[in-house]
Amino acid sequence: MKSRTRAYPRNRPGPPQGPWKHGQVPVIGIIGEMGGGKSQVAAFMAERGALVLDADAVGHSLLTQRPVREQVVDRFGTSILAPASETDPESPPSIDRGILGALVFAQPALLGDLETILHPRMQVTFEKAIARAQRQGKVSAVVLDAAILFEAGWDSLCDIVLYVDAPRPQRLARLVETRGWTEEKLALRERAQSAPEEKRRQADLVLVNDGGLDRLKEEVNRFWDKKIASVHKRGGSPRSDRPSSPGSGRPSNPRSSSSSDSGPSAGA
Ligand SMILES: CC(C)(COP(=O)(O)OP(=O)(O)OC[C@H]1O[C@@H](n2cnc3c(N)ncnc32)[C@H](O)[C@@H]1O)[C@@H](O)C(=O)NCCC(=O)NCCS
Ligand SMILES: Nc1ncnc2c1ncn2[C@@H]1O[C@H](COP(=O)(O)OP(=O)(O)OP(=O)(O)O)[C@@H](O)[C@H]1O
Repeated sequence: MKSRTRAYPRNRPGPPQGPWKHGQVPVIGIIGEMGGGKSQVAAFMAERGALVLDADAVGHSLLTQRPVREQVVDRFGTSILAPASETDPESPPSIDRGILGALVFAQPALLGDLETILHPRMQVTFEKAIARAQRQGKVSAVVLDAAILFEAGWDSLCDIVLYVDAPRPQRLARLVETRGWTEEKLALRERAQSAPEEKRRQADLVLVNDGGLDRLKEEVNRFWDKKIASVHKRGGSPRSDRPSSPGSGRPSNPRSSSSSDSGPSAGA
């Protein structure tokens, strides 16, 4: 008699084939404080063949797209809209992220409302990009650059999470120089994230970025050779023990954590 059940029906994919959670291509989460160098680390990983998913950019892009833009305007009102475009008066006004940011970072409940609209869609974008990367097999890794990886539960998508660490004065100086930020702007956003020591503790590895770019690149390459390239070469299993359920690594109360740089760090 034929069995009525089959572990994996023909039209559904079977379990991932390969040494990593999703298959042949590892997913590396990058966290750290603002201005710490996450995007720079991701850029060095791109030089090693990684596809970079920039969570900030994915969120920004969604804000320009119709269903999300309308939902956000419905929730926060038309005062978050930029003046209509002079070059194309027909195009609908866009969301002014500066205005929206000032609003939501000053009021945690409002930030929560914005996240409720954006985060599920951001996660779908990440999942699709990861699945495509596994299917096509053209990249050496997928890098998820997301400051709030744990707070949002996206750590469940990752095989390894790397914390990029840099002293606060150095981070502030970089942000002032490259983005024209003020101390106040940084502090306001820091309050919306879990404390540095908590994020450091949750990460698998800490990469210290307190020197120049050459040194940072060396650190990234050392990490890569040891943790990523070696697995590809030997076709082995890194046996990630990172849990798979979304939100599993979520800190107890991310929104109420204080933020100051402290605690020990370990090299990658
Ligand atoms: C509030 C918004 C419109 C402000 O845009 P703006 O261009 O001024 O800032 P930007 O997006 O570049 O963010 C700067 C930094 O703030 C921090 N930050 C952004 N969103 C959040 C958040 N929800 N919680 C805590 N910190 C955040 C990140 O470290 C980020 O790098 C924008 O940040 C946003 O839509 N945030 C919600 C989506 C989200 O959670 N993105 C973060 C992905 S890591
Ligand atoms: N070691 C370094 N030496 C010199 N400049 C650096 C170094 N690390 C990072 N930077 C520069 O500092 C700026 C901030 O770094 P980066 O954008 O990578 O930070 P981030 O952690 O991604 O910040 P955010 O979360 O706010 O996006 C960038 O212009 C980057 O090139």
